[in-house]
Amino acid sequence: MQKVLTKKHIQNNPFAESLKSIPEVVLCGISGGVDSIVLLHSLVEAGKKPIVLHFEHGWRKDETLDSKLVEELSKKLNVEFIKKKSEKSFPKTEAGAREERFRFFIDTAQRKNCYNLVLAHHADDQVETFLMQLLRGTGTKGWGMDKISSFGKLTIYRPFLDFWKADIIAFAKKNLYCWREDETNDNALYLRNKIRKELIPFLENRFSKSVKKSLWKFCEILREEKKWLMQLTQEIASGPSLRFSDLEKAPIGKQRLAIGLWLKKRGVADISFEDIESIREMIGKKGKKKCNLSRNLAVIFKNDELVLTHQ
Ligand SMILES: Nc1ncnc2c1ncn2[C@@H]1O[C@H](COP(=O)(O)OP(=O)(O)OP(=O)(O)O)[C@@H](O)[C@H]1O
Repeated sequence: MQKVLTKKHIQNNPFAESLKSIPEVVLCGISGGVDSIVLLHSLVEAGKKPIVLHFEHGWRKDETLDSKLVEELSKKLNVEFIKKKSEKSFPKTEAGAREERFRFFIDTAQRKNCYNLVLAHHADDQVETFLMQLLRGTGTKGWGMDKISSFGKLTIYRPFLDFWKADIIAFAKKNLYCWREDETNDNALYLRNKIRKELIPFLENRFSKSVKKSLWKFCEILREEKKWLMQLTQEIASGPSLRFSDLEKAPIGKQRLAIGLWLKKRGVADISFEDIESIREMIGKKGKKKCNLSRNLAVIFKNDELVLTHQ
């Protein structure tokens, strides 16, 4: 039985403070897991008007139970509920699932003309994501999620980033909230689960019980320093074009960041290190005017400017 909320309840909600900067009307991604269920209750308690978005990925048999739970809770809390089922047969990777989910978020944002989205990522997610990116060899992109970030026209809020999952669960239990456990969270085939179930416990047992805290602190420091690095990068990558002569003078790190930023602004996200290096190679070889990238893309240098084109 879901608990009925009272106004005075928010005073005992440890997450209340973190919700203050969130706009009144906001889209929220609610999977039915404990984190997003606590987020939804907390948003309503804080007087916000969340529009609940739930995406059914179609990769678990019991997924309809998740959407039922989220739909019923939305009804009980008197908030709008919007659901979409995946049209693809089986996105088996976490990245594929996220991509589909975000397409739904963006479509709904356009339809509702509401470009604020709140997600329930927490401190454990931050640490796990950081370790995942570290193992994959990503650069600044892996330096931690921001509490507020943009994705196209969307502004994404992550008010739980400073809270540990254990505290979120304790709060949910204390308040008798209902949520769903995602059985794929135990599947050791997924890198994130291996990190959560094997790598982190190993590090805690062999090195220090406070390893998660240290990693969280590391992310906190890095993501602020990244903002400063991106500011420096904007010096050459903020205009409509990226100039060969500016790139030539910049240190290697700034060249890489500027090229990545320039491509991102043109809708090419997650460009590989190898592609960036192919573009950089042209800086050294003055005669080379074109390089082919993955995804059938190409970059040419034309009148001192970088131009993105197709192969
Ligand atoms: N199927 C979904 N529909 C809507 N939003 C989702 C869905 N899955 C995840 N989200 C949102 O994205 C955030 C991060 O996703 P992640 O996969 O880490 O969450 P989860 O562990 O599946 O669920 P939860 O965070 O609710 O326990 C979630 O906290 C939630 O806000």
